[in-house]
Amino acid sequence: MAKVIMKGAEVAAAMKEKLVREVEDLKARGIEPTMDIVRVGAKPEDLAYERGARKRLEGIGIRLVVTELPEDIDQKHFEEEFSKVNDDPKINGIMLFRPLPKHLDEEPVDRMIDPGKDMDCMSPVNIAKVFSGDETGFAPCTPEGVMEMLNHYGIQLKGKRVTIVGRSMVVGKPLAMLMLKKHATITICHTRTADLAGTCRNAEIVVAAAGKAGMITADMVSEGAVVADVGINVGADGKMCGDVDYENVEPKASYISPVPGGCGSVTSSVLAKHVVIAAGRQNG
Ligand SMILES: Nc1nc(=O)c2c([nH]1)NC[C@@H]1CN(c3ccc(C(=O)N[C@@H](CCC(=O)O)C(=O)O)cc3)C=[N+]21
Repeated sequence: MAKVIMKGAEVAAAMKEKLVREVEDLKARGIEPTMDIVRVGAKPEDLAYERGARKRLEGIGIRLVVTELPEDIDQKHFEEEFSKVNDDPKINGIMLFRPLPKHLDEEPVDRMIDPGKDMDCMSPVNIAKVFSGDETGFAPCTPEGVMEMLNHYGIQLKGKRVTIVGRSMVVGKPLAMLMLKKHATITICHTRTADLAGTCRNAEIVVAAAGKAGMITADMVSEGAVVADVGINVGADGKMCGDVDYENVEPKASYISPVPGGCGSVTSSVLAKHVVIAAGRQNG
């Protein structure tokens, strides 16, 4: 049995307590923290996140606006609509669901977004800040959620060997930078890694962020390791599962996060935290 099952709900509850107070303070100053989700089309994973985000944000007292755009919107109109949200002084934070439909180019809006409203690190300004260790930049919510999770359970990173499986710009790469800032020693694995199993076994902390169901098996995890599963895979049956073969890895781990109910569910709490910070700064 793992010593501790790391539960997203526990982390979210702790974060909520602090955020509710901060929102009350903002409201007392006449500020209503407001978040705008820009969604193109209606993909199931976007809707899942939107539902979770609405519940979390509204539970904390943050207003959520959803700008829903048609799946077949052209580039010009997409940029115009995005620009309107970006320029609206009532909107403190923006998140664009990604990836966009194939016919749309994300780059122009990545450059356009006000870095101070960029809640999920799409602006090159925020990416540069995260990679240079400047904490005034908004990191992507998912990797920051992993940091909140480990911090909540008292898992120290200083001097630890961490193996991250996955090198995406939404999770693996920025997470490596956040952990490096906390003085961990990071190895990033990917599809061309020669000895994936050995590299994972060598780690005291394993983070699974590859997007492949069940790929982290028990033989890849050393006895007593901390295992954080960031995978969100939806099976043919519609059930969600992570990247970790949970049933077999769990007995070997000291701490492990399940899917659902683990790291993914902290993502919307980090989003709320970013909106509160943004609203405060914009009314500074
Ligand atoms: N710019 C951008 N950033 C994202 O982070 C992003 C995105 N676009 N596009 C869509 C995907 C999907 N995604 C989810 C995150 C959490 C849950 C979530 O809350 N999962 C719960 C289960 C669902 C629930 O019970 O609410 C859990 O892990 O326990 C779901 C889906 C983020 N995404």
